[in-house]
Amino acid sequence: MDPHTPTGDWPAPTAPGPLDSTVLVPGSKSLTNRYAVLAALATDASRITRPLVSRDTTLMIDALRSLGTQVIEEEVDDEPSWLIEPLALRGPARIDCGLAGTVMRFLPPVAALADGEVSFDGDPHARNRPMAPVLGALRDLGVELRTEGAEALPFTVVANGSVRGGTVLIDASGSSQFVSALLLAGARFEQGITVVHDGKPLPSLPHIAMTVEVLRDSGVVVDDLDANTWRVEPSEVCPVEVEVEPDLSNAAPFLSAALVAGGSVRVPGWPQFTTQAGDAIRDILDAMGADVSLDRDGLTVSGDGQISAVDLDLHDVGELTPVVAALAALADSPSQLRGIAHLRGHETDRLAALTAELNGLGGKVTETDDGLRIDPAPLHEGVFHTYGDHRMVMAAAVLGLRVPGVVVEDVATVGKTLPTFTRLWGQMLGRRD
Ligand SMILES: O=C(O)C1=C[C@@H](OP(=O)(O)O)[C@@H](O)[C@H](O)C1
Ligand SMILES: C=C(OP(=O)(O)O)C(=O)O
Repeated sequence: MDPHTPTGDWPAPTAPGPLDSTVLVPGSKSLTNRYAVLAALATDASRITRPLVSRDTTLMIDALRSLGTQVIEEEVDDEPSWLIEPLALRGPARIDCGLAGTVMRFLPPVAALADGEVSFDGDPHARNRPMAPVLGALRDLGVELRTEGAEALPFTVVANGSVRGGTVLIDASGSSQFVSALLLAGARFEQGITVVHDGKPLPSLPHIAMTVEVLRDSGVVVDDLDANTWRVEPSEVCPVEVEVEPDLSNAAPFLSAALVAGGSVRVPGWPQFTTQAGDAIRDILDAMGADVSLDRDGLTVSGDGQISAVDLDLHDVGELTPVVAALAALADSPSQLRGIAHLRGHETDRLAALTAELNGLGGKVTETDDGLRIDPAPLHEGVFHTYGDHRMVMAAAVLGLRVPGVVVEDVATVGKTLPTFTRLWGQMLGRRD
């Protein structure tokens, strides 16, 4: 945990006036945890520069260590840098997934390659997050698993050092991570893996594109030409030397601040090309009235305090929902956010949580089958509960810029992906504390 992160309740600061700030956003969670997994499966040591250091990524490297991987955490030029040395994967091991979807979904197929028993558990709410498609697929591939009844955490992978591989049919409409998980480890299965999705449309497709991209960067052959089918050929996984892009979803609350407070916020290092789903924040903020410009120096968002309502399908970018919902609550007319039923299985039921907390501040939010309808209403002070969800903290901070007296309960929960959030937020607002 960042030594500057407050614990307990945090009074969200109001904006002092128009902003003129530059925010250095730490590395992407999704990229960091994919690189870490592939580094553990590779033939030699990998170097990951500017990884995200947060609860989710620490849980990931701790889990890989418990499976036998060596991870050396260093600082190079004041930036974090990891040297990951793959060693034989072995049990017995106990893996704490916390509330991290990437740990609970990506690691069971990796554990299946270990020799010995590997047990998985996490935070109390993690037991409610969907897991069945990954566990069912592993069973179909001949992996022995022990559950406590439900196809969910806690469970144990009884691994014997190899996985046959082959074709699996899954319903991944609940989370793209089910597909990513099987693809990430698939090259190390004897027959590789073919994953076929059958069900309602898959959410978060950019995250699967990211998985395919990092696999190809590691020399793995992936065929993704047919919709809903992915083929990973069996092969070695090559080590990589990579620098992690800033986390574009974590950049969203800072960029949104320019729209709420007026003025400009810049995020240096914004990639020109990326598979990060959070890149969609550029178009979203543009649609909400911001001026958005991307150049070699990074992304700049400028606003004048006016926020336009939107009707958006966020199926691909569910991660952005809490912050976009906060903006919509401050907009000039009703907004509709669609395509995000799967957010009910995220860190918390995000549709219920956003409805309850925005309405608790006087908002007029209605939960729909697949999203939220947000009518503007005058907001007032109050406690914003966060349900262990980092993005609820970020949403509350955005509201607090305009609404005096928003108190964010359990602010440290933001450490899931951004332990430095309150410090960066204060710096953005020109505060010295
Ligand atoms: O693979 C990943 O890194 C992620 C995939 C998405 O999950 P879902 O498909 O469950 O929405 C996203 O919301 C999550 O934050 C990270
Ligand atoms: C859904 C998210 O996380 P996870 O990787 O735990 O699914 C998120 O970060 O918004």
